[in-house]
Amino acid sequence: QEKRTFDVEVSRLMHLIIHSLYTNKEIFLRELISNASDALDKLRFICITDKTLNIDPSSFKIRIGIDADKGAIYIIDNGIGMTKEELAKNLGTIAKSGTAEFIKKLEAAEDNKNLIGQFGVGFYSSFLVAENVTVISRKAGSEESYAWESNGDGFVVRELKEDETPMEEQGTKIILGLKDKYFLDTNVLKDLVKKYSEFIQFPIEMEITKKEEEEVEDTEAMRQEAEEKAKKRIEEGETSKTEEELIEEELKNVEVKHKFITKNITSWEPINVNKPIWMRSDVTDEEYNQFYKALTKDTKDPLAKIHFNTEGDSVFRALLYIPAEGPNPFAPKDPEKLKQMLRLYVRRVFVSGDFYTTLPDYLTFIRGVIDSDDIPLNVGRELIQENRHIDRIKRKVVRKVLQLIQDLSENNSTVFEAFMKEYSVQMKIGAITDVPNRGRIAKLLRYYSSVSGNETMSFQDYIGRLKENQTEIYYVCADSLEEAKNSPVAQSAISAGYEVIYMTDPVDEAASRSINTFEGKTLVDLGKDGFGVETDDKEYDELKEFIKENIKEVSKVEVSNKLGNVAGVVISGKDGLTANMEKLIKAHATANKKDFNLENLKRVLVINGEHDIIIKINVLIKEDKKEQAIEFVKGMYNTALIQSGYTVTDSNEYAQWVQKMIEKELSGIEEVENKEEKKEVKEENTVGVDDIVNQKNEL
Ligand SMILES: Nc1ncnc2c1ncn2[C@@H]1O[C@H](COP(=O)(O)OP(=O)(O)OP(=O)(O)O)[C@@H](O)[C@H]1O
Repeated sequence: QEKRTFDVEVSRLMHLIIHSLYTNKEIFLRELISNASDALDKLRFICITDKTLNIDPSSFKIRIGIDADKGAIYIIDNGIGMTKEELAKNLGTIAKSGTAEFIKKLEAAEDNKNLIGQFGVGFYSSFLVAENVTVISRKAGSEESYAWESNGDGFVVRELKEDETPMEEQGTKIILGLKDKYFLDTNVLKDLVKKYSEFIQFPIEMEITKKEEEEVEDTEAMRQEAEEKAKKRIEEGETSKTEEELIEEELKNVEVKHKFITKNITSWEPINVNKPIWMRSDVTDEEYNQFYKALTKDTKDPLAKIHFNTEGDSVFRALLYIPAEGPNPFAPKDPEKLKQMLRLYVRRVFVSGDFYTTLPDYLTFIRGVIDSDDIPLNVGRELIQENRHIDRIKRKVVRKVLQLIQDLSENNSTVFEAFMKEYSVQMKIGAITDVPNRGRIAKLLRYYSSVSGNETMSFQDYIGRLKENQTEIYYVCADSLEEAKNSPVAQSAISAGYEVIYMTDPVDEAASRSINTFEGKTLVDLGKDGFGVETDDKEYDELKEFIKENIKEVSKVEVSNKLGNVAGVVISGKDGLTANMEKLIKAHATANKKDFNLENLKRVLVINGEHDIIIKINVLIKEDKKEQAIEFVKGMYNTALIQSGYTVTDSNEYAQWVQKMIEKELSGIEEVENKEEKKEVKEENTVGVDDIVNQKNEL
């Protein structure tokens, strides 16, 4: 019975809970009911696989009661229960991943209100309202009940005290000695159950005490009358009998009297409708949203939902939701949370939270329930991955979700835009990884383009605007819209009258490359393949060779007449890295840079056959002024690199060269000070007209 200390994390959490200004204390009931429901789920599952237990799941329930005299409320379930060891382990430590970070966040937050509610501090939330908590539990299959007790500062696990009743059957009773008497009220508790736990699959019953009037014999009044009559007979001189004998005699003769008394009658009243919401067809929007919030602990309504049942080779029902907020890419994924929020049932029995592991990664934001009629009940974690029914369910679920998004794109642009804002990265990852659904996903993607203005557009919109005989879809990838718009390759395609899609998300390049064709049209990355037909002008053959010899990164030189006012652009060519990809790799600290062969880059330089710079460098080559030509070729190449979004390999050398050019340009201009001096000297030496006249006169 010695007092034990909580695990460090629990102590810190407990401190926060006890001292928290969290106003929404009522969530404790949601947490305790949800634990009770989990305990029932666990036992129901065991009952199916272990017949020796001999427990009838139809008796499963959760009961909530009030002990007004002790200022306590209690929650009882007849679920799996806990052994003595489990009481200490489960209610003294926190096994959940991410707890340490969460506690840190809570400690740092000035206002930890929302955080407590969102994370759901589980059992420990009891201490939001209770000053002491007693848990009495009996594990299924065992005869013993044990108690766990705490006032928030450490705990004991012990045998039951004399005034504590052992559990009649398996299960757990949580007794909360309240600090806040507000919750000692049946109506308050009832409302809370309705608010938070209406969708719990087990009956929740509330102890209701009613006062009833009952008519009973008024024995006191009858005795009093008999006594009075007996006294009278004694006074009148009757001495043969004792007073008690006289009273007994009179009692037989007095008229039967009645009185009314009030009796406390307690009964258990069901307070939830426990037909699962996904089995119903009359669900209101409000109920859908409440169920979502109960399932996910999200405070916002979901963005969209889909409720369907399937027939045929796989019979199941599903109610699925898309949360209003997309996953935070920096937050660690908590498998325990994912398990709670996408639940697999078999004929109404909760079997597993592992269904999410079968979904493609990009769709693990889906929340809800799936209830199958076909899966064997004893499906375990490993089987989930292999079971053919589950595989069918998974494929249908993915299709249905994509269909839902497609429908939104056609019928509800506001929700669709909100969806894309939160989930476009997921969809693009889907385009890369989900090969069978790639075509469907490609239809959902949205981008800005050279003609789309402030609105985004789809590949379908692009196809609808193709130029005559156009067989390709052009796009450029860049860091920002501005950079994409200004890219010379984009400019050259635009000035030739083509629409160019601007892709600015880091995953865009890989996604578009995976999509590759859309409705028969090839997607062309202008940064890779360039734009414009290579001319077969022989005029520049010597220059082309010269460039390749002198710039080792350039594996090919092409001549184009469609580059507008730039002398050259750099593209990646078939096997090289585009500017965007190169930047990403360089920025990605963990990428193994050697894999990408950054030392040995291959690039294609496209020179503008009609640009003055190229024409003049060509003259130098033809006149065999190669020393001079090298300098200009390098300068032109490095400028083209920058204009095409690459970084210059030897930026120092390039900067010096630019400086030299600037100096050369400026060399005709003299310093202001020098000019003044020179002017003065000049003035001294100038001979004026008057001087000449004077000189003449002198002569
Ligand atoms: N009514 C109960 N019956 C049986 N076991 C319980 C009961 N309540 C709690 N437990 C056990 O105690 C553990 C800790 O409970 P706690 O509420 O802190 O966390 P959780 O239920 O795992 O997560 P959360 O409630 O935050 O979703 C549970 O995992 C469970 O093993």
